[in-house]
Amino acid sequence: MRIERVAIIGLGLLGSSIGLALRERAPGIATTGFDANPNVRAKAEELGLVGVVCESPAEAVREADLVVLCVPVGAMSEAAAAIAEALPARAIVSDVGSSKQSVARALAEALPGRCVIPAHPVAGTEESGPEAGFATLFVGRWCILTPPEDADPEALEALSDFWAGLGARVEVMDAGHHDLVLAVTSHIPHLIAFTIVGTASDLEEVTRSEVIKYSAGGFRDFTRIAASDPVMWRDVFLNNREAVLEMLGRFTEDLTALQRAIRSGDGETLHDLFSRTRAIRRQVIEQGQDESKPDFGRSH
Ligand SMILES: NC(=O)c1ccc[n+]([C@@H]2O[C@H](COP(=O)([O-])OP(=O)(O)OC[C@H]3O[C@@H](n4cnc5c(N)ncnc54)[C@H](O)[C@@H]3O)[C@@H](O)[C@H]2O)c1
Ligand SMILES: O=C(O)C(=O)C[C@]1(C(=O)O)C=C[C@@H](O)C=C1
Repeated sequence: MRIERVAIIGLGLLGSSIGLALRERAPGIATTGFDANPNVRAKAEELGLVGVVCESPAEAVREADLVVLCVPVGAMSEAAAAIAEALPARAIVSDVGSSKQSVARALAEALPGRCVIPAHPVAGTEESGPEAGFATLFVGRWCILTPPEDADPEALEALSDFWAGLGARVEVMDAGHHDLVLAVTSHIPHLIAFTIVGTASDLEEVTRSEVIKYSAGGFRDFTRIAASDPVMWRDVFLNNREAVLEMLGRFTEDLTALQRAIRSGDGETLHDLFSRTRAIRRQVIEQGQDESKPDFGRSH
C-alpha cells in the first residue's frame, strides 16, 4: 500500500508541521488541507503548508490515501463525521491526538467499518496555530501508533513508514497503556506547570511584576509549559480523565511524603529522591530524548 495523497484536517502546529515536513522530505506526496477557521486557511495558503487548501473537509479528503486529523481531541468526533461521506474506501484515517482511548472510540463510532489507526507523535511545543509549525518537529521523536486489534497489517505498515519518513521513531502500543504512560510523562507535568504558575500569580504577598521579574531558572521553564494552548489541554484532561486521576493520586501521595520530610527535617529522604531523579535526567540525555526540544531543534 503506497501513500501518495495525504489530507490534513486542522492546520495548526501539528497539521502545519506535517505539511511542511512532507513538502521538504517527500515532495512526491500530494497534500490537501482543511481547517475550520477561515483565517487559518488563509494563512495556510500564504505559507504553502499544503498543496491545496480546501474550502470543506469533504473536498480535502476526496482523493486521499491517508487522512490525518490534527484537531484538538475534543473535536476529533466532529472532524471524523465531517469526512465520513467523502472518504475513499481505501483510505487510512489517523490522527495526532495527545490521548488515545477516547479518540479511538470517537473515530470508530464516526467511521464504522473504515480503516482507522490512531497515532500520537510525541513532539510539540507550547505554541499553536499555522505559523508555529516547522518541518523538523518530528525528527528523532517518537510516534506511537495504537492500532485496533483487527487493524489491516498493510495499512499499519504504511502508516509506520509514513511517520518514519517524517523522521520519527515509531512504536506500536495499546491505547490504554499509551494513556497511562503519557498521563505521567506529559499530561501531569503540564498540570503541575499550569498549577504552579497560577499559584505564583495568585499570591497576595508577591506582586505579579515580581513573579515576572524574578522568574529565573526552574520557574521560567514552567512558564513555557504553562503557556501551552488552553483548548488543547482542556480537551486532553477531559479525555484522559481516568489515567490522569490515577497518576495524580500517586503523585499527590508522593508529594505528601515529601511535605512530611521537609516538615520533620528528614534530609535523607529528600537527598535520596533528588539523587534518583538526577540519574533519570542523565538517562534521558543519554538516550537522546532531549535533542529536539524547542531550544535545540528549532530555527526560531
Ligand atoms: N501542541 C503539541 O505540543 C502537540 C503535540 C502532539 C500532539 N498534539 C495534538 O495535536 C492536535 C492538534 O494540536 P495543535 O497543537 O496542532 O493545535 P492547534 O491549536 O495549533 O491547531 C488545531 C487546529 O484545528 C482546527 N480545528 C478545530 N476543530 C476543527 C474541526 N472540527 N475541523 C477542522 N479544523 C478544526 C483549529 O482551527 C486549529 O487551527 C491535538 O489533538 C493535540 O492534542 C499536540
Ligand atoms: O515540548 C513541549 O512543549 C510539549 O509540551 C510537547 C508535548 C510533551 O508533553 O512532550 C506535549 C503534548 C504532546 O501530546 C506531545 C508533546
